[in-house]
Formats: sequence, C-alpha cells, structure tokens
Amino acid sequence: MLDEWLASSLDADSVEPREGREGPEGKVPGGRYRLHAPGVLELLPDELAPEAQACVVSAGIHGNETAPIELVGAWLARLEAGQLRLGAPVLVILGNLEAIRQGVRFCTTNLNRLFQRDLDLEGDEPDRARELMAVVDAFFARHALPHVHYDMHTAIRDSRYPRFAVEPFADAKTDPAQWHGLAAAGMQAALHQHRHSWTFSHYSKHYHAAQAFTLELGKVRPFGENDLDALSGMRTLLEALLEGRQTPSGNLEEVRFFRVVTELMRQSQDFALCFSEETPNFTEFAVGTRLAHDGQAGDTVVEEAPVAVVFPNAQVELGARAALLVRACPPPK
Ligand SMILES: O=C(O)CCC(=O)N[C@@H](CCC(=O)O)C(=O)O
Ligand SMILES: [Zn+2]
Repeated sequence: MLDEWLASSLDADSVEPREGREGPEGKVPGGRYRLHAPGVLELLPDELAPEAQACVVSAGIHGNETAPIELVGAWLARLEAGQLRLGAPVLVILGNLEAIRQGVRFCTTNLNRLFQRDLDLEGDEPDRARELMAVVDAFFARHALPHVHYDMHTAIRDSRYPRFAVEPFADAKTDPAQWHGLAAAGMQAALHQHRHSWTFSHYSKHYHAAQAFTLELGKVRPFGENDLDALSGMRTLLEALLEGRQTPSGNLEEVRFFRVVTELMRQSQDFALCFSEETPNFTEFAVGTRLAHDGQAGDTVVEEAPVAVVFPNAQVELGARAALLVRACPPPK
C-alpha cells in the first residue's frame, strides 16, 4: 500500500481524505500509517523507540524538485519491505501536488512563501498552505516529543556546495546536535537566515519551536535523472529518525557556515541581475561589483566586504526575493 501512496497522491483523479475526514489506515513494520489529506501520510509506531522525535519530512513543496520525492519513495519502500522498523511518529508530506504533476516550481504562486497563520490570499496554493499548516499543527499537538522538520528541496542553479541547509530565522535555538547530524548527512554548507521568511521550515520553527531546516539536496532534475547515491547520508539520517534511533554525528569542519546579510528583492518589472543566469550558488563577488538593477530600487552594489550569491532568480514575482547575499561566518558553538 505504501509503495502506491506516492503514485496515487500524484493521480489527480484519486479521491483522498481531507483533514477532518480521516482516511484509510494500514499496517507497517512496527506500527501503522494513516492518510490525513492528499499527499499527507502519518506513520504511527506501536512503541516509541528510546530516541524517538516527532518528525515532519516534506518534499515537493516546489513541484519540479524531484530528488527529495524519489528519496522519500525509497525510504518508505525500505519500511514497507521490512528493512526498517518504525519507532517514531513521522508525518510525510508531498507539498504542491498539482505542480509536481505539471513538473513546475509552482502553478500560480510560490507555495514556500505562504506559511503564515494570518494568510488571507485565495487560490490553490494558499489553500494548500493552510491545509499543510493545519496538519503540521495537529501532528505536533498529538506528539509530546521533540519536534523536527526537514523540508527537502533542490536548487535551480549549480552550487559550489551542492547540498546545504538553510536555518530559518526564529526565536527557537538550533540544538548543536542538529549541525552534527546534518554534517553526517552530507551537508556541505549551512546558511543562517537573518529575518522571518514564511517558508515551510520557518513555520515549524517559529510556531512550534521545531528543529527545522530547508535542505537543498543537489540541483533540479526531472524524475529518473537524480543521483540518489549522492544523498546516501541523508537517507541514513531519515532512517535513523524513522526508527527512533540516535542520529549520526559528523564533523563540523566539513561544513562551511554562512549568514545572510541582505535579501535582494525584486521591486519592479524593470529588474535584472548583472551576472550570468548560470552563476553557481555561493559564487563570491568583490566590493564594487554591480549585482542587480531595479527600476525602482536602483542598483545593488557590493559594499564593505565581498558577498556570495545564493538562489539568484530574476524571474521571481514582484516583491519577492531575487537572491540572498551571504558572508562566511564561524561554525556555531
Ligand atoms: O534554487 C533556487 O533558487 C530555489 C531553491 C529553493 O526552492 N529554495 C528554497 C529556500 C527556502 C529558504 O530560504 O529556507 C525556496 O526558495 O523556497
Ligand atoms: Zn525548492
């Protein structure tokens, strides 16, 4: 049954439950599963393992980011085949189902900017954001355990560090063990956000004090063209979470840390980045370099010290982030 869940979630004609109308349940080794909403599956252990945490694992918040969806498929297949035994509650989420079907980042608006409790926008993506916020609220309320959320993505550009974590800005502090766990999972860099960003991982950290991250796991590719071997560390981390085992611990010297200094916002139609579309994430620009032109905001020029550019995208909606400007910083203590 679980092996069909991914496929049936992506079948536009399949009738799946909505929150409030609970869906089918079934057994998995060590526990059971329940479908709460389209693309939302909860795994419930019969018994909690000693290191169990309540863990949200999401993929496909952007529909063309397929590697994390394939990783989730392989992870659930190992559970169903009896190679893993459930020891912790896990909420598995496929985010933007229609965008996944169409193979696009989003259909109308970027779902990963909508995770805000007072959201008053209308449309399919705002409705999905409200649905996902409700299932996450209910999941964390059901399980009085440490809260964790890994929201898995892939990046549009190449990257000097193909696998990296984005730490959302929020009052809750990141447990140092998380950095060691992410190092063991193969993250090559980590980026501290400098302000609220209303992403899905930010939602769990800000409203639920979860240990939450956006994880960039390579580059956007179509289904079937992903290198899952490069994600073996991430697979090991997910397996430990599912079994309620202690997560592996890696060496922080293998991770480069950065902090965001500025978000470059697109403020007008007349907006352009002044460097090639192909520029990889974390490419550094010297003081005095003109990075962007905006008809309203004017030019953005590097000041004081070099900056590196992450997530450059001139095609974003008006008022949205067109790039993060970041600088290296020491590893967290
Ligand atoms: O490569 C890109 O430009 C975007 C990749 C992506 O979807 N990244 C996330 C990061 C979210 C965060 O800042 O935590 C996004 O833009 O939503
Ligand atoms: Zn994404």
